[in-house]
Amino acid sequence: MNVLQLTNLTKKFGSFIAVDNLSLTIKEGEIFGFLGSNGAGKSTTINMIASLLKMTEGDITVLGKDINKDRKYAKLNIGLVPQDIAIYEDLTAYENVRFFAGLYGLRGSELNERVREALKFVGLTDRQKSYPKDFSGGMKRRLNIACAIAHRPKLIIMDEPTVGIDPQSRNHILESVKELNRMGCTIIYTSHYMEEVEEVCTKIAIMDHGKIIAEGTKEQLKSIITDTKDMMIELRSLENIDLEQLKDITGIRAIQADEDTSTIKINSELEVNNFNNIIQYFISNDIEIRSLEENAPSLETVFLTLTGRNLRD
Ligand SMILES: Nc1ncnc2c1ncn2[C@@H]1O[C@H](COP(=O)(O)OP(=O)(O)OP(=O)(O)O)[C@@H](O)[C@H]1O
Repeated sequence: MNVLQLTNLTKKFGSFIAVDNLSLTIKEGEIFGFLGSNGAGKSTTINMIASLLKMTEGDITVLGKDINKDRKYAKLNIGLVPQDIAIYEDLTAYENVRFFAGLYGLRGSELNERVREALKFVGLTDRQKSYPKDFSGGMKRRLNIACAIAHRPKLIIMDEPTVGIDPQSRNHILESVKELNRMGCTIIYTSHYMEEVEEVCTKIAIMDHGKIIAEGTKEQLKSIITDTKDMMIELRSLENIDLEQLKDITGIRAIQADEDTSTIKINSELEVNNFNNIIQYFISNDIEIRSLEENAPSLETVFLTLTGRNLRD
């Protein structure tokens, strides 16, 4: 069954096209990742799906129903975890979840039960009487998730839920995504953290300039890149390296140098000569190589090859 269908969806802000004629189908049981750099149009798309933003053109159907014809049905079946945390500081954790779940028509003992269930799910049962002002960023995020899932929506949309939080909460959230999926929810997950998308998503759409430029499982996306390899080169020091000069070597598509360590990642076309030239550059510039490793292409490489840019420039 199709949980979500976008057909020729477009959003214009004045003359600027933020979402450009986008079509997409999300099937029941998928964890669907939207991957794109800042400004790609992810949040705009999500906000239209959640009826927070009016579309300029196109159609959106949720579980087979056009959202413009039955907005209430779509709302009941969607749980949105927005990018900016939306909780009330002067309500306790319990009261926050109760408030949001109440907006979906839940009442009485059923409401209280769902609130307890949602708080337990995000690991905040012990803190249900506390106010969010005493919470860490990660705990606020988890509370935000509880507010979005208490009405048991079939489609849960999480917009960059791990930005700016501690690693423990991040792991908790990633595990929650998988658990919600096991419980039967379909999930849309947006991020510009490649590793997260690789870890949790069963299908991925790469967005750029309001369009989907590639879509598939991570294996399918990686198979797009058949003529490129990633090389990790560890050097004794990065001091003498002129990155601009290095970039000019034939076959090099991109170089990422990490300031803290002496490792550089080179994305190069798959030709023996290219490798030889890169090594030759280091030897002739008296730069000592500590180790050299060839990696299978990552989603980062896929993104770079398709867009010409790093995901997090
Ligand atoms: N209300 C608005 N008015 C004008 N332009 C907007 C508005 N909202 C978004 N945009 C523009 O639309 C584009 C897409 O923004 P959007 O927030 O959807 O991107 P995103 O992929 O979610 O990026 P981010 O990761 O930064 O949230 C951006 O260029 C943004 O500046």
